[in-house]
This record gives sequence, structure tokens and C-alpha cells, in this order.
Amino acid sequence: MNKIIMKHVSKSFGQTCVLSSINLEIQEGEIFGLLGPSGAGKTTIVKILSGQLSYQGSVWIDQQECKNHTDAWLKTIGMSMDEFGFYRRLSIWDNLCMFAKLRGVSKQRVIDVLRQLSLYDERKSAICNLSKGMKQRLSFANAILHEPSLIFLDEPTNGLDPNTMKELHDMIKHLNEQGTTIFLTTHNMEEAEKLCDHVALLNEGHIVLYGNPKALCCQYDHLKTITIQTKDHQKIELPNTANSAQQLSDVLRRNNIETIHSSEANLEQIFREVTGRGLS
Ligand SMILES: Nc1ncnc2c1ncn2[C@@H]1O[C@H](COP(=O)(O)OP(=O)(O)OP(=O)(O)O)[C@@H](O)[C@H]1O
Repeated sequence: MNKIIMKHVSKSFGQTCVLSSINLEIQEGEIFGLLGPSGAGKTTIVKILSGQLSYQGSVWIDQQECKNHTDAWLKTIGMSMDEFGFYRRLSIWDNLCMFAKLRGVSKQRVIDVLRQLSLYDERKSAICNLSKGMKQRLSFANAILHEPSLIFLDEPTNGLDPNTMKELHDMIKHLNEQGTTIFLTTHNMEEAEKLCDHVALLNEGHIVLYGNPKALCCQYDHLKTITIQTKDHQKIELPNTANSAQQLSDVLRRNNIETIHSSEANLEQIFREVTGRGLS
């Protein structure tokens, strides 16, 4: 069943068209990744879906057309965005308790979530003294506090070190296993390949590609490569096609191979192939 449907959604700021006739379907219970370079329009889509921006076209969430997002509906979604929306001088505890009260969530649930995200021992720290990773975890805590069925995560791991990123990925997967639909944006293709059931690539306000990350990588067969490290320390990269057979057999005949491996196309290469540009 579809959790979100977008039909011909467009958005302009003044004369500038930022999104052009976006059509998307996000299934209930999946992790969906919206990928694209800076300025592609990812945050604009999240803001439209979460009722923060007007738009042309139509959006359905849970089979209901979203023209006016009611307060009751807003309680069914969670959001973690770059602008954290916390009071910087207040503590983790005071901030979360305030949001909990607004959503009718118990203090026990605040304690449970803080423990789950390893923030309980830091609960008295002011927001302005937190590291980037702690702020991301806190933002995530706030998004899941009221146990929503749909969560928007806008670049949840941006700027995090690999360990903190892995922790957050585990939390996202855990939440998804419990049935929560996750809509995340990222420019990190590796993250998308690891986490997402489906991805859409957004470029200059258009969806240029949609699919399951692994299926897309198989589909772009001609981007597969063979990498050979020779005994005399040369690195040879060949496309994984029949045309490379001659070169490969030459190296083999010379008995000059130290290591050899083949690799599938990745989303970064596919994006470059489709748009003619990189992601950063
Ligand atoms: N309120 C606004 N007024 C005018 N232009 C805006 C507004 N919000 C976004 N834009 C413009 O819309 C375009 C898309 O912005 P958006 O933040 O959606 O991109 P993004 O893909 O999320 O980028 P990033 O990865 O850098 O966050 C950008 O050119 C941005 O400057």
C-alpha cells in the first residue's frame, strides 16, 4: 500500500521553478531515499510533504489528500531537519519535555527515548554545548518521541563521523523493522545503497531516476569495472565488457597480476551517467 503519493507536484519561489511536476509513490513500511546534489529541491519536497510549504499539484498521505494538514495529522508524522528547532540555552531534557507536552507524550517515554539514543546521561546538557552527532541524535529522538508512523529525516547523517553514522543507520533500520515508514534525503549514495528499499534521484527539480538501489546498479551493466593491480604496481581499470577481454588476457599471459576484482556500478556513477554531473 502507498503511504505517500505525489502527483504533478511543482513549486516555484517567485520566478524560480524549484520542483517541476514531481510524481512519486512511497510504500508503507519502506525506507525511501531522496537523493540529489545541493540545491536539487530535496528539502523543499520534505517541507511540502510535512505541510510547511504550499505547492501546485496533489499529495496524498495515508489515502487522504493533504490540502490542509490538521493538528491531529501532524501528530502522526515525525521530522528531523537541519534547523533543529530547539532552544539552544535549555537542556536536552527541558527541550524534549516541552515537545512531549505539546504532543501529549509522557515523561516516561522521554526517558525511554533518551536511554534508547544514549542521551540520558547527558540530559542536563544545554543544546549549545552538544556535538554535531549528539544534536543529530537529539533531533532523531524528537522525531520518534510520539511514535509516528511516518518519519522525515532530512540529511540525518550529514557531517557525522563513521561510527556515529553507523549508530544512526542502526537506529533507522530498527525503527523501520518496527513498521515505521522512513523518508530520508541524502547526498550520500553509499548510505542510500545500504539503507533504502527505493531511491529517487532528483536533479534540478526533476526526478531523473527511480528504483531499488541494487536493481539500478545491475541495470547499469556497462558501468561495471574490472580493476587489476599488477606486480609492477600499475593499476589498470577496464570496463567489464567483452571488449576488455583482449587486454585482460594480455595481462594474464604476462603473469603480471597481483590482484584483480570486479565491481558493480554504484549510484554515484549512475547519477553522473544520467545527469552528466556529480553529486556534490
Ligand atoms: N524559501 C525559499 N525562498 C526562495 N528560494 C528557496 C527557498 N527555499 C529553497 N529555495 C531554493 O530552492 C532550491 C532548492 O532548495 P532545497 O533546500 O530544497 O535544496 P536541497 O536539495 O535540499 O539542497 P541541500 O542538499 O543543500 O539541502 C535552492 O535553489 C534554494 O535556494
